[in-house]
Amino acid sequence: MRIVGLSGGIASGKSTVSNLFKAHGIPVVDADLVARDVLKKGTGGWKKVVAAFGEDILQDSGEVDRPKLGHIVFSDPDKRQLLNRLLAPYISFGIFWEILKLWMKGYRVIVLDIPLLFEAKMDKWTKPIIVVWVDHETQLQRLIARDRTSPEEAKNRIQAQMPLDLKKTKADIVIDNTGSPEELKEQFQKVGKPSAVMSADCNTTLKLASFYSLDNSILPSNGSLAFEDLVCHCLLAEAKACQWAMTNCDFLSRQVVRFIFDIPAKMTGVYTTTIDSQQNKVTVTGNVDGETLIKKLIKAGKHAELLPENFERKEKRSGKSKKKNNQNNPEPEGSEKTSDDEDDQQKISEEEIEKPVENSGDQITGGGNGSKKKKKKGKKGNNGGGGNGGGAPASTGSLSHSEGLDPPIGSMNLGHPSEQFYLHPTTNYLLPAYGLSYNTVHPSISSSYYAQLVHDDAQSPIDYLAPPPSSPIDAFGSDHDHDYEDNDNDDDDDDDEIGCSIM
Ligand SMILES: CC(C)(COP(=O)(O)OP(=O)(O)OC[C@H]1O[C@@H](n2cnc3c(N)ncnc32)[C@H](O)[C@@H]1O)[C@@H](O)C(=O)NCCC(=O)NCCS
Ligand SMILES: Nc1ncnc2c1ncn2[C@@H]1O[C@H](COP(=O)(O)OP(=O)(O)OP(=O)(O)O)[C@@H](O)[C@H]1O
Repeated sequence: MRIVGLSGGIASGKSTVSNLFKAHGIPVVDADLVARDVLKKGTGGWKKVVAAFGEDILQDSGEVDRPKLGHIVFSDPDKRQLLNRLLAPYISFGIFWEILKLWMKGYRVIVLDIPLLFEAKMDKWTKPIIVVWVDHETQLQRLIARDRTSPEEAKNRIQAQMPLDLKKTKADIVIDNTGSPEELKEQFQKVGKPSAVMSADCNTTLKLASFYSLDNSILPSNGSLAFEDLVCHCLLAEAKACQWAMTNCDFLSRQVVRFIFDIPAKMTGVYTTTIDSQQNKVTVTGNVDGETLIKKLIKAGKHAELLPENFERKEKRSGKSKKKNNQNNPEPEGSEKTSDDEDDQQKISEEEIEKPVENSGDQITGGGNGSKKKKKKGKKGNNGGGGNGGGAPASTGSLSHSEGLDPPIGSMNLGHPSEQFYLHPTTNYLLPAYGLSYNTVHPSISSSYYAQLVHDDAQSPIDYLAPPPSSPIDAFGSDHDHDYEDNDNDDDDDDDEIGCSIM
């Protein structure tokens, strides 16, 4: 996957170039639109901003009076920093979400149109970086004309951004938009066509790509993912991404980990995944067809099996549990695998592979099915409710790396081919607050990452991230605002001048 960065200054012509990309069939994620979404009435971003700026910035309808807020923040750097800080995590989340959606639709080249690409340090995600440049006077005139604003207001807006001349030096491709629209199109023909964009130096192609393409082999080429394909993809990607994140513990890795696992998992019905690095295992609970998923995992070279329905995590972690649970749980955690175990599991795996797949929408939740790996054939529960039963629809399920026993990311070793996946049928639908995810799985993070947005007791980078900003995340049914009751007053972060960054 390639994400092309499209940036420039205010009114330099980014949207105009975006339209040309769209006309060539390349989808565009527009950060300004995302930023608008996250400020819509009732959203988490809206609440934060109203709390910070007061109800004076609202129209009668309750929507933010954008020109009014704009006037405030573009004439006062401190207030702009505050606004940036409040909205940044929501915007970042929204951008990732839009990218993910496009990726899931099968797009492999996406343009990210974002005015604050460099300011927000998002440039490292994108390649090539296209900067739409105009000379200052042209920029000013076009801005005044388009926004019917005063020269002073226009200048304030321009000055709120990194100088366009500096952005130009950071670009891989510069589009000079000082001329006519026709001249712009001519330039676009040279640099903006898919072939040109793709052939640009890709040594530093977005790291995201390496995640998303991790297991493309299991994905159908038409981009439409089967339910279990996606879950399977999540699991496989998770292990690899965690491993990758060990050595590349930066913003992107954590974001990707989150996006790969949280969003698709929510959509697919995986409610929890727990990583046990010592055992080299990933345990999954959720509303998925365990048998089908296991087949896919095995096909992808992973050991996988269903745990019994009376499986107890505590027992599982006890060294004694092996004997105790032996009947029901042929591969208890808490003990080293022997080669016999491996053989046994392999045998089972082969059996699983041979089994016909039925009813991919079945669930293993509710204790109804998938409880005993050798007896479960033909015993799959029928959820009878569109595959969702049990009070938690697949689309509203929540992924949680929830257990406190999970190790820090630095000790993970999940990319090994011998990693195992356990599916654990559960009757407990976990619908944790969004920010609970990865609390203990990925705890290491430097304080430079939006420290002001962290819960006092935060242990995880996820705590730095925004709650879902708007639909479609809202469709998952949670009010996430409380996840981010934050220290917004901690204004001492050094990323203040960043619009979209959570870096
Ligand atoms: C202040 C707001 C309400 C003014 O809204 P308004 O409708 O008048 O402007 P709009 O959102 O269309 O932005 C127009 C242009 O202003 C520039 N701009 C917007 N926000 C910022 C900012 N915080 N810093 C510098 N430039 C900005 C961008 O070039 C953008 O394309 C709005 O810009 C906003 O919410 N800004 C903060 C969110 C943000 O950083 N957006 C940029 C996208 S990452
Ligand atoms: N080559 C051009 N000649 C004349 N006008 C242009 C040209 N390119 C863009 N414009 C006009 O300049 C204005 C700014 O362009 P555009 O909206 O594409 O900028 P932008 O970079 O997307 O702005 P923003 O940062 O505010 O989103 C628009 O009114 C647009 O129609």
